[in-house]
Amino acid sequence: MSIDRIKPDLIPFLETYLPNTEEVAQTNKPFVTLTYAQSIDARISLGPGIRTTISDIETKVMTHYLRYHHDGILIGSGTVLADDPCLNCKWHKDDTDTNFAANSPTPIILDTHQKWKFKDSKMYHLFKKTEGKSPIVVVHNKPIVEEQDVKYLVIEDGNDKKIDWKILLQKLYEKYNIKSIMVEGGAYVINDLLLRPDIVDSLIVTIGSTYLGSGGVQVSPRSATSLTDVDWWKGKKDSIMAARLSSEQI
Ligand SMILES: NC(=O)C1=CN([C@@H]2O[C@H](COP(=O)(O)OP(=O)(O)OC[C@H]3O[C@@H](n4cnc5c(N)ncnc54)[C@H](O)[C@@H]3O)[C@@H](O)[C@H]2O)C=CC1
Ligand SMILES: Nc1nc(O)c(N)c(N[C@@H]2O[C@H](COP(=O)(O)O)[C@@H](O)[C@H]2O)n1
Repeated sequence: MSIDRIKPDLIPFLETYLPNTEEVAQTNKPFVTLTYAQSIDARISLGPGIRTTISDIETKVMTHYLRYHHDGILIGSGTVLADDPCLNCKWHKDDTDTNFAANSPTPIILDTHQKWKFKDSKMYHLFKKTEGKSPIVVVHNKPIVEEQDVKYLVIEDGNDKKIDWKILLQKLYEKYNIKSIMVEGGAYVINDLLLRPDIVDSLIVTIGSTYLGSGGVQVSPRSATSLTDVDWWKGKKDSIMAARLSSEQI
């Protein structure tokens, strides 16, 4: 169940980008880390609906280390349907730290049109084995039939049918005490949040040493945006960029 040790130099590298509890206490808003793995040609999968491994083991361990440090892990419906992800945390501090469910973030699924089923998903089986938590599913309307163990967070749609990030974060904080969230994708969610320095506190991107080609799902926001506090870590195959979104226009 557990995963490799993290490369020791990644720990100080990530330190200032991890959730900042003082900031959370001051702002009363969850700390948001936007994180994903992309190819050199800025693709996050080989094509829509295709689960694609980009991260090498060194950087995959880093993702689990990040999961350990967040209360919630959020993905869009495109990702949950394509990947059937586990979203649990397999990293642990030492041999005594083996409560994998407690160490795992709560999965938060943006599934406003209720297309995904928890039952029989990988997340479900991990929850049953006490190796992961059960999800919060964000919907526009209360489902007629509710799945067992799923918490539904009903948020009415805004003018453009999208959920307002600020309202969503506030509700997750107030209702479920979620003080830090890592957003893992997919492209729709990432492209939207890359333009939201008011929402995103840290950006952590793994760049894998691969090209996925022009048919791949691309990460590229609607308009130009710049970064600040940029730092790089270089591994055996992948690199990691840690940064913050700048509120200044290019
Ligand atoms: N390499 C990586 O790190 C990652 C890769 N992926 C890949 O990305 C692909 C999926 O990406 P997408 O199709 O873009 O899906 P997505 O996961 O971004 O989901 C998009 C859907 O989520 C919902 N949604 C998102 N934001 C919303 C909002 N503000 N209000 C209401 N609903 C909202 C909508 O239903 C929307 O159609 C898959 O191929 C997956 O394998 C996904 C995550 C990480
Ligand atoms: N860090 C990272 N590297 C990759 O190569 C990836 N494809 C992803 N994808 C994200 O991780 C989720 C899968 O998680 P599990 O391993 O099943 O727990 C997937 O849904 C994407 O959000 N991430």
